Amino acid sequence: MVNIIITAPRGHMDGLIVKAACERDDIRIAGGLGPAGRDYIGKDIGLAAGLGREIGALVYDDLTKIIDQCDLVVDFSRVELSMEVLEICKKYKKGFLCGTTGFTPQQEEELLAAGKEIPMMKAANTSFVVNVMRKLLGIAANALGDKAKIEILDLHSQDKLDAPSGTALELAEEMAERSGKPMDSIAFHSVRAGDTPSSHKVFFGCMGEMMEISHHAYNWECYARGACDAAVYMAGHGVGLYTMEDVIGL
Ligand SMILES: NC(=O)C1=CN([C@@H]2O[C@H](COP(=O)(O)OP(=O)(O)OC[C@H]3O[C@@H](n4cnc5c(N)ncnc54)[C@H](OP(=O)(O)O)[C@@H]3O)[C@@H](O)[C@H]2O)C=CC1
Ligand SMILES: O=C(O)C1=N[C@H](C(=O)O)C[C@H](O)C1
Repeated sequence: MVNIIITAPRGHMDGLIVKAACERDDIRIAGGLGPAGRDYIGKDIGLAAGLGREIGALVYDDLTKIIDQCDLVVDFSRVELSMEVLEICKKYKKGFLCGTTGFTPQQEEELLAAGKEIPMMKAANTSFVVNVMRKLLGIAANALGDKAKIEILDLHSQDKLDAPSGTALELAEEMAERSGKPMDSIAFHSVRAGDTPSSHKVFFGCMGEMMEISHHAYNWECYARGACDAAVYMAGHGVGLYTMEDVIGL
């Protein structure tokens, strides 16, 4: 049994992670963390997450009050909160699964470096299918090399704070690495409109032909399922930096 704390349970993602975790028998939610002042602090996390029932775990505004009760913290929230959670996880030697996006390069480095101290995963996309797509893109970029100009289009809801998406950046990193071309050879385009859950389209523009590889999420449940799989995987491993590829076994 893996004991987790989930941050920001009122958010889209963490609310779904609460729901997905409750449907499994290998995860126990020890509690939640929310920003100070919210009306759901001190309430049951099932109610805060919109489950419509209590699950016997409360939401706190101070992670240090409950961190001892967990194996790891699952956080899909905001950059500011994620960086605070990182410090507490390092101090208390607890695992940290961070799905938040929009970090600066320096914050990214700090998150990845934590893998030397705690079980750590920073994954911009926890969907199984997107991680298969990433693998396919690496193969395509490696094979096409200089023959293709690569451009990425990401479409998200108008509420999304960051652009390009964290996923677009991770897909580009994989393709740059596998093709040997620099990151800045890849162009990014972002649309933020309506309530579209998330789409990523990667174009390989060649002379006289074009290849396109796309993923569309129709809701956010694919990310929540992947986050639960990742939490269980991490709890079974020690200090280290893990990726969704490790979880999926690609
Ligand atoms: N890795 C992955 O697979 C995925 C990652 N994401 C990423 O997860 C993150 C969250 O996305 P999503 O759930 O849609 O976002 P939401 O806006 O729905 O939720 C964000 C939550 O963060 C809380 N929060 C914590 N700290 C702060 C703060 N300092 N200021 C404001 N709000 C704060 C909010 O609390 P309150 O409700 O009380 O205001 C809110 O519940 C994003 O970075 C997104 O890109 C999203 C989908 C998949
Ligand atoms: O809806 C979002 O916000 C999402 N954020 C992640 C990202 O930035 O890539 C993952 C997915 O695209 C959904």
